[in-house]
Order: sequence, then structure tokens, then C-alpha cells
Amino acid sequence: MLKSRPFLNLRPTMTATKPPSPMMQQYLAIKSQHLDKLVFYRMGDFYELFFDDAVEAAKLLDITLTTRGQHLGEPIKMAGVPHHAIEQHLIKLVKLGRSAAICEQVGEVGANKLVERKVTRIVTAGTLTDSALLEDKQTNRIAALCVGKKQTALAWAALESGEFRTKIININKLADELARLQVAELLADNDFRLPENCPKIPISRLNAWQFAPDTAFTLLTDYFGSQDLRGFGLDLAEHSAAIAAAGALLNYLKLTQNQLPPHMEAIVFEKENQFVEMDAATRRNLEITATLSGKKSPTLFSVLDECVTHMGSRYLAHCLHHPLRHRAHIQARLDAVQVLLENDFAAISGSLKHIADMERIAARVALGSARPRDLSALRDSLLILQDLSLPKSALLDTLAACFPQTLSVARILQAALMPEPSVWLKDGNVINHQYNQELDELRHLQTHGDDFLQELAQREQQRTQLSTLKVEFNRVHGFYIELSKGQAEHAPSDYQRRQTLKNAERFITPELKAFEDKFLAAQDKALALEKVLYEQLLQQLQAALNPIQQAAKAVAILDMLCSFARTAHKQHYTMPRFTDVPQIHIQAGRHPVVEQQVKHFTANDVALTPQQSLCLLTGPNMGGKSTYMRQVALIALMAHTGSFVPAERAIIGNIDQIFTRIGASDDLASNRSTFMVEMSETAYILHHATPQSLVLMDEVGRGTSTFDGLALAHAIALHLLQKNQSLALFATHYFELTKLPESQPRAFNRHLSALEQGQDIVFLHQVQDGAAEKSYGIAVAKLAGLPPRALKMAQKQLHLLENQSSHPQLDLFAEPTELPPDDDVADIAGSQIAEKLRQINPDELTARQALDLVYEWKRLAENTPE
Ligand SMILES: Nc1ncnc2c1ncn2[C@@H]1O[C@H](COP(=O)(O)OP(=O)(O)OP(=O)(O)O)[C@@H](O)[C@H]1O
Repeated sequence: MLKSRPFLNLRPTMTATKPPSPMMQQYLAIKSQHLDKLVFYRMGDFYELFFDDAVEAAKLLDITLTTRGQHLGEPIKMAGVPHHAIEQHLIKLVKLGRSAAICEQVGEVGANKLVERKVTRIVTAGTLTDSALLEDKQTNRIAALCVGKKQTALAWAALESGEFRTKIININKLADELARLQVAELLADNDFRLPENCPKIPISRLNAWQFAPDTAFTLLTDYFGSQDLRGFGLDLAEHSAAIAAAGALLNYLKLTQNQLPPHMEAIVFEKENQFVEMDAATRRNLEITATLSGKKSPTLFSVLDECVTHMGSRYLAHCLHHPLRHRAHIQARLDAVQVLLENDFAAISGSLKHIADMERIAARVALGSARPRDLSALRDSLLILQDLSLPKSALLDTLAACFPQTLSVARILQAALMPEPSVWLKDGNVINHQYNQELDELRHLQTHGDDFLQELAQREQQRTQLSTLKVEFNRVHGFYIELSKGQAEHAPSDYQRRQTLKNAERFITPELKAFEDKFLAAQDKALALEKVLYEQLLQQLQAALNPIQQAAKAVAILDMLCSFARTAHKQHYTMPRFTDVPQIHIQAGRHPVVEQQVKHFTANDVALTPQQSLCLLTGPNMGGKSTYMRQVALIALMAHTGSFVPAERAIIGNIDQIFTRIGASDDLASNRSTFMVEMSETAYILHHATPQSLVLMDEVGRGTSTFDGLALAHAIALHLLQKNQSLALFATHYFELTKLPESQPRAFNRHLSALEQGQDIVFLHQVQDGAAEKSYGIAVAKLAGLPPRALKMAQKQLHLLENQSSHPQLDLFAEPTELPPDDDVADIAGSQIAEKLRQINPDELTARQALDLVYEWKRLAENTPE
């Protein structure tokens, strides 16, 4: 049951000018330092929020808003949460994009004295380290954006791993960078407005001066203990924005953590060309770590993630968003997967399964917030790693070399910690026996105490001859001798009454009191000593953080490689090969996610080369065009991640970027229509794609009228062929486009096959040479359950249109030649329509009149009244 909340010490004021109470003064002083955060002010067993914070928290957290006392003549609004439930409320707040300052009672609680309070923790979305607040399989990053006069830069960090990086970016690519890094919180100056195409992430505002490059330079050089930042590739004159962003970020971390994070070893200056680039739309369309509808599965990550540690899963998610371009690094991963496949990867995974989240534990050690169970888990994990033997490969050898470096840390922990320490340090039983002599002596007194109590009970029973006599202890009353009500009156004179119960009396004797004093003092002393020893242990570990972090990283990589081996084994993936020529040759390729969802997946080939660079893809709706295009991109992406791929054979050239323009989605939030989104994404591709890029275009142009769409699709295909010269898959329903190869030898047609059986259609999902002959739209509509009447009408309309032109996609309102043969519609209706057609001159009709006519004919055909 909850304890009742202490009454807020704010008596109603008589006048509006009465000064605030000392406690309210303390609160207001603290709040003034944290205006942009919700301040959780500890009062006994509750954290209280006041004024506007209370109103907001009540709404966001669904907690009760009350009022107590007055401030400046107004009732003080107040809302609170019990101290033990704070974490769940913080999770909720952070998910809603709010930050919180946790203000604890740090001084002694006295009767008539205001207890000292201090903000001990600031919780913001990007600076979480507590495992209860973090997603297991997601890296939590915070970024700072500096928009300078000459250049713009982004710096980012992950407190949980010590990652710290900076990069000069093009502001137009901010959305892509944020999507790549999956940033949880962005720091920016007050004037910055997040562009509309960016993901909606919480922004914490800094003043412009907090981005001053000189101050940042000093902070960073002090932090790394270096004279300048050239060792990290950063020059103050040349990369001032990158340094400013990194400095602002470091300063923010210092403020939120109450200290400079001690575990960020270096800052990496990231350059272009390190990774295969993908814009935000491509990451979304390829459903790498989230489906188009925002779910976690099924995605490429959910299919590939066979990792047994959260560190491995996070690293895999990171790698899928950062496909490497450095051939030797990719090959090192592929070779390691091959060796693991040939050896017992399952046994290695079996050992890794017992490894704790060392990366996050190391961060908590660094920040001084590691709990006893964190350290025992670290100890057990490090000991397992000492026994791990890996097969030989260049990369696996490097990883294996990290583990022995942690042996001394493991031994320290082994000596210092109980095998199963208590969850909380305050409960004691954390520090091991024989670690500290004084502690052992204090503990001996306590264990020896049991013997003393037994001996005392026996002695007193003999002396008093009272059979109900017991010697016991409870937390509230301490030690006592208990006698039943009946025997209590025979208690010796040196027994002093301590407590009266319904059926018993409790006593204390001078001897027992002396023992109690000694016992309780020993207990307090032991607890205090354990605390000191624990803090010393943390300091010792902080000095040995680097090998722990290295081992954690090695576990993450090893786990990912074993996961690649397991999927390769389970799903029959093969090792991709790389060439220098920009090309993609895939034999019998499959879509890694779709193949898990269908009974039989049809594998398909693809060949894109500089000589045959644009594949025009036609075929029925639902025929498998999107799946085929996506699978090519996913195979290329997986290959660059170092994973084996779902294909019999894959040769991949040097791909620099992957672009996709797939699917239609209204971007209502930024007020852009489907067509506008489609054209903006296409414009971006035409501006950025190179001959080394892989471009997927799905039905571009369909968002507008037929002729406009066709003209645009044609021009876009030509641009890709002639200007960008990229490797491209171009799916289209415009059959006119299939003529392109006649004038453009680098374009070629392929189609998804289907079989017609009467009015039905069977999809073969097989990609064949040449263009599709028809689109089967009506057959697919039938599959989708369109009412038979509508289908019949559509069929007739189609005949009409087909007969009037060899192009099936001409204007719907062009003059038809004759009506289709008709079994169902009454002949009368047919002749009425024919007569009407003869009467009109299409050139004189407005669009509205033409549409009205179509409605009229439809009524006639269906014989429905006006
Ligand atoms: N190679 C394949 N083998 C087996 N099933 C497949 C294959 N490709 C696609 N499919 C199945 O067909 C469905 C439709 O595929 P897809 O969305 O790629 O068609 P589409 O041609 O792009 O359709 P639309 O033109 O309507 O967008 C998939 O959801 C999947 O179930």
C-alpha cells in the first residue's frame, strides 16, 4: 500500500505579498535552472511536480492534479508520482518527447529543518543509460546540429557505447542523416526550424553562443587531453562547424550527466564515401528496421536478426543502415562468416547467449551508476569470454585478441563481489568475503550474534524456568525476550518491559541491550564500509574501461557474424562476390523477407551493366514487380553489410548509393500530395544518382493524368539513361515506354509473367525477357472482389478503348468506334448509346459534359432509372 503523501508545507497565505515558504523558495530556485524540463521534486515517498509542470504532467501521465497551499495568492497546482513508480513515468515522458530533472533529497531529514535537495539526474530522450528506459535492440543517439555561415555539421554520440562522431553535411540532407542515425534527440539553436521532410524528433534548444567554435575547441581538447584536434582529422579553421557541434554536444552531456562522460575515447570525423548512401525515403521503402506502417516486423532486420545478445542486435541494425564501401572490410566480414559456417558457429552463439549487455554496463560504470547486479553480470560475462575459442580468420583473430585483455578486470570482480550480490547496495551482501578484513570482522560479529542469542535463550530459560521464553529480533523494536501473558508476571526483576502484545509481553535486559547496541553498530558500519568499498571498486573499473568497451564491441561483432552464419545456413544464402565495374549480376535471387511469407517463392535473375543499365519492368499488378526490384536492392545492401545473400550467385559492383522511388504516400503533415511527394523524390534522385548508383523506380508518373504521367516517365527514364547513367530498374504500366530500347540500346525490357485462365489470372512471378503484352488489371480487380457488374462494365469499356486505338491507354473520352459485342446489356440500350454517340461531336464537349455522358451511358447499359 502507498504511504500517504507528506503535507506540502505551504500554509495558505493571508495576502498576495506574503513571501514563499522556504521549501517553495528552494523549489523555485531549482526550477529556474531547468525551465525547459519537468522538475520531479522529491518529498518523502513521492516526487511532486508544481505549477505548470503539474498541469502538463497530469495530462501526459494521466495522474491526478490537485492544489495545496498558495503562492502569490494563487493555489499551488500539484501532481505527484510514488518514488518506486518513477521509471515507468519517465519512459512515458521521454517517449512523448519531454525531458525531466530529478531532484532528490540529499541532506539529512530533520524535524524542523528544510532538507537539502539537488538535481541528481536529467532524463532526456538522447541521454538515457538506465536499462529500464532503453530499448534493448536500438541504439540511443543524441545529435547536435550547427548551422554555420560557411558550413553545416552534425555531431552525434551514443552514451551507452561511447560512440562520438561528427560530420560536415549538406543541410538538405539532414533528413537522410537523421534517418540513418535514428537520432532520439536533436540539439539545435533557438532559430533552427526542423525541415518538413525530417522525422519528428524532440529538439532541445541551445543558445547560439553554445555553438561557439573556440569554446568547443577548448572543451574538446581539455576532454581528450590533446593540444589540438588534428589527430582526429579536425582543424579549427577548416572544420569549425563540426568542432562547434561536437563541443555543444559534449557540454550538453556534461550538464545532463552532472559530469563529463568519462568513456568517450575519441571523436571520429566521418567523411562521405564511407558507406553506401541511402536517403530517408529509401531506408523507409526498403523496410530495413521498420515496415512502411512503422512496425518492427517483418523487416530485413527482423529476418536477419539471429543475434543472441542485445549488443549484437543493435550492431546488426546499425550495420544494415551503414553498408560499407571499403571492400577489404566487407571481405573480412564475409570471410569470417564463411569460417564460422565451416566451424561450429552454434557453439559460439551458445556461449554468447550468457553474455550480459556489457556495452551498457560499461557506460553505467563510467557514469558511476552501475548497480551490484550489473557488476556481477559483467564478471560472469568476462569469465565466459576467457574460455571462448574462435576459428581462424583475420577479423575473428582481432576479435579474439580483445577478450584476454579483460582477464584482470574479471579477477578483480571475482574477488570483490559476492557470487550473487543483493540487488541494492543499501541491503548489503554485495562485497565478497575475504576481500576486506574489517568487513569480515564486522560480519563475524553479526553471524556470531545468532550463536549468542541461542545461548542467551537457553541460559535464561534455565534461570527462569519459564517454558515460553524466546529471544527474537524485529526491525522496529530490535532484540527482545518474549514471554506469554501467563508467564510474564514471573519475569525476573532485571527484565524491563519493552512492548505489550495481546498474548505476550516483550522485555529487554541490560545484557541484551548491550549486545543490541554492538550488533546494530556493526551492521551500520558494515553497510557503510560496503558502500565505500563498492565505490572504490567502481573507480578501479573506470580506470579499466577501455578493454571492457573493446570486449563489448567484439562480442557485438562476433554475435552479428554468427547471426549471419546462422541465417546463411538456415536460408541457404551464398557469399556475394565484388567487382570494380558498376554492375549487378544476380542468379536466382530471392527477397529475404517476402520469401518467409509465401509458400513458394520464385527466384529470379537480374543483370545490370553499364552496357545494359536500365531495365524496363512490366507485368500485371500483383505480378511481383515491387518485390523483384526491392530484392535487388536488398541483396546489394546485404552484400555491402558483409552478410551472405539470398541468391545462388551474386556479383556486385562498386555501388555508391541506393535510391528508391516506390509506392505512393500522401505526406499530409507537410501538406504535400501523393504526386508532389513522388516528384520531389524523383527530382532528388535525378540530381544525385551517379553511374555507380542503383536506382529503383516504381510506376513513376502514375499520380497524374495519363499523358502527363507518360511524358514524365519517359523523360525521367531518358534522364537516368543519358545523364545519370545509373543502374536502374524501372517498373511501369505505360506500355509506350517499352518502345524505349528501340532508340536507347542501354535500355531493355523484362516482364513478370502471368497466365490467363478464362477470366482469371495466375501469377507466375517469373521475370522473363521482353515486355508484357497486357496489364491484366481487370483480372486483378476481380481477384480483389470488385462487384461483377462493375467488372463487366470495365471489361466493355476496355474493349471500347482498345478498339478505338492500338494504344490501350488513350484518353478515356476519345471517340469510340463501336460498342463491344454485348450479351447482357439489352440491345435497346446498346442502340440507344450508339445513337447518342453518333449525335455528339467530341471536340465540342467540355470535360464535364463528357463525364455526364459516360454516366448516362452507364445508366442505359445497366438499365437503371435516372
Ligand atoms: N518471386 C515471387 N515469388 C512468390 N511470390 C511472389 C514473388 N514476388 C511477389 N510475390 C507475391 O506477390 C505479391 C505482390 O507482389 P508485388 O507487390 O511485388 O507486385 P507488383 O507487381 O509490384 O504489384 P503492383 O503493380 O500492384 O504494385 C507479394 O506480396 C508476394 O506475396
